[in-house]
Amino acid sequence: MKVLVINAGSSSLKYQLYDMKDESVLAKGLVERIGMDSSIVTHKPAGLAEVSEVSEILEHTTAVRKVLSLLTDKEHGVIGSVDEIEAVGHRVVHGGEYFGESALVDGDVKTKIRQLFDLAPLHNPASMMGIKAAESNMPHVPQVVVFDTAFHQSMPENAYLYAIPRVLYKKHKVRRYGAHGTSHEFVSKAAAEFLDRPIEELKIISCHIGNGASLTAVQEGRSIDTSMGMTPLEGLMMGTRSGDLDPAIVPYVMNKEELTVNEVNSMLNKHSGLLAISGISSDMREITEGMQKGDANSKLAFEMYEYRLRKYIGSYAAVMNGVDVIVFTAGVGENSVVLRKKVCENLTYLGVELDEELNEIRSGEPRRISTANSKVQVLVVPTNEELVIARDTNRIVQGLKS
Ligand SMILES: Nc1ncnc2c1ncn2[C@@H]1O[C@H](COP(=O)(O)OP(=O)(O)O)[C@@H](O)[C@H]1O
Ligand SMILES: CC(=O)OP(=O)(O)O
Ligand SMILES: [Mg+2]
Repeated sequence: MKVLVINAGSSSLKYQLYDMKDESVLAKGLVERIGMDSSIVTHKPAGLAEVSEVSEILEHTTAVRKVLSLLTDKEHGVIGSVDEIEAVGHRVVHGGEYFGESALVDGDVKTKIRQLFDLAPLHNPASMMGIKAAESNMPHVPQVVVFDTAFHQSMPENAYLYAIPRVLYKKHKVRRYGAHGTSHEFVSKAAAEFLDRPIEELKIISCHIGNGASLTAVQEGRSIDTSMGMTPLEGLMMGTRSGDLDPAIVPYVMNKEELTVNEVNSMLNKHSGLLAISGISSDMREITEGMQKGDANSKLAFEMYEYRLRKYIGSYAAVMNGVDVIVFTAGVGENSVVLRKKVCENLTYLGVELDEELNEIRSGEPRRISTANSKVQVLVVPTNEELVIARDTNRIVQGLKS
């Protein structure tokens, strides 16, 4: 079965076409700057050269149409016709308490995803655009949604409740949901496999550090706490998100600066984090470069980012009464040698011993970066959220046939 995986952002759409016979990726790509003057489409068919073009793509339906035309293109295509795509899988960040697992898309599922727009304002509306775009271009193809929050539904009440009036949970479902669960689950399983240990015996701290960033304490293979909260704003300092702050700052700043709810939300989600502190960029590559060139603001941004990450690692070691494995994943976690080094240098009290040479090796495979004597195994495990989405989609759609 061929499965198209779509990860839609507000102005971008990432895609991968899988052949589930052997889980190979036939093609993958990205449509960026949807709705802006000139959109950029990048398409990489397996075994062929990448193609990139600038075109006018005003909304997600057109983006999906463009993807389908590239997938079936005479020169750059990998399938003869769109009919070969038997299912579409979508990443959806917020499933609230509705979804503890992936689901086949129907009217009810769409209504629930819409109800959760407020809880993931940067992500859920974009996913819905992706779903609608796929539906209008492939009306007879079954669609599956895979939720970032699903893996975290195992958290106990003492971890997911906030210490505020209980009525807010009862009336409005105010609680911790977390995110990046697909990734945390994938890398923690891969870590156990790499170590050849049953996951049930391991205490794992999974660090997904990309554009958005979150940590999860994984015990006996289940998420027992995670740093993102009701929305993906809580927890670590991120590219453009503040992460944790004193909640009293919000009304205080709103009052002093005469900001509306939308404005303060936008400030904390889009204009904070690395970007706000460095004044340069939300991208860790540019921050590291700035720091190495002696830019004081980039240095401070890096230090705050690392410091907060380390505080969370310490707190999750406390939550599990120990830690056997620390896993780094996603854009920053997989690539930033210097961030991993700084974090590990300050975790010697836990028994972490970094092997600096192993830390410098670049590879797309799971690997150990701690020494053979390190009490805690530190691993880099490339995440693959798309593969998990393709597997779930395949399983659910195959189930429809039987
Ligand atoms: N070599 C690198 N060194 C440091 N950071 C990197 C490197 N490569 C990528 N990144 C970071 O990874 C981030 C993107 O991570 P990714 O997991 O792809 O995010 P998302 O899926 O949220 O778009 C970028 O913002 C960039 O800061
Ligand atoms: C939930 C979240 O932060 O996702 P991303 O890292 O893709 O922005
Ligand atoms: Mg991501």
